[in-house]
Amino acid sequence: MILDDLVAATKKNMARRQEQVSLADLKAQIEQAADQRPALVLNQKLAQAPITVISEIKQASPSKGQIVPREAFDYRQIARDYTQAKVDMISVLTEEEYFKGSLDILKAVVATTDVPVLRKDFTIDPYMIYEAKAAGASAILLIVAILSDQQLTDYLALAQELGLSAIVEAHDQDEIQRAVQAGAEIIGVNNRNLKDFTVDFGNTQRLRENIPADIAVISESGIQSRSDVLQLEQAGINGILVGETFMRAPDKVAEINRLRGFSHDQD
Ligand SMILES: O=C(O)c1ccccc1NCC(=O)[C@H](O)[C@H](O)COP(=O)(O)O
Repeated sequence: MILDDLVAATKKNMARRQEQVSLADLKAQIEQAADQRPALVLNQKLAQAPITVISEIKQASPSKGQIVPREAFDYRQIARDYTQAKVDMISVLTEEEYFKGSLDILKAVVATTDVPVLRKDFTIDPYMIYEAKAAGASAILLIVAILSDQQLTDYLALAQELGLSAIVEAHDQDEIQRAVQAGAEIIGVNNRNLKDFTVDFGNTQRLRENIPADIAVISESGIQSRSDVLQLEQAGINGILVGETFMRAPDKVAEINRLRGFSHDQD
């Protein structure tokens, strides 16, 4: 299964980074950081209407292969476009092998924009949460399917301590229950089945009904049209995370506005 491969690749690459930068070094970087961004910023944005938009920067994925040619993957320009479109958060894939991301890309995006940044990765160790904070991220992803209950609880506590919002990603009812029990305040429901890559767009809608109303829900993957967004809004979704649709759009600002239902670019 792809998640097993992703976790194995993540372990290997994290071990390499740990040899280069110790946990003590990361903690020192966090203490000395001049650019302190607001804490738990995604929690605050999700509490406000209208729907929160998280725009993703990724050049490749396991399901789609190379989405943008390497030479055309200008992540700084994409960050500027997303900033111009006034998105609420920018998601940066940092997984190295399958998504061809990196922490350096995330750091460059943080340096390019004031928009808060989500480190999108397969978090398997507290080290990666400290790395995210040291790199200037404002949020992290915790995937229920690859973590034990104890890890979920501990990593949520660490994220909170560091002022990082945490999106806890679940795909079915059992994983939703585990996320709720661990104390998740934001649940990301992935419409993409990570076993066979099929996208069932109704997944978030069905699962939303069983998630307590005070927990914000973000619908992830496969969102392409204004009517998709309207359907999700009607189902009580608080946010959307969109990657491929924006990455493939020649005019990203117009595409984001189209999904939001704005007929013209907003100033
Ligand atoms: O996208 C994949 O192929 C994938 C495979 C295995 C694990 C995660 C995967 N995607 C990560 C994501 O969650 C998406 O990048 C994100 O939800 C945006 O999806 P999309 O709008 O469909 O690009």
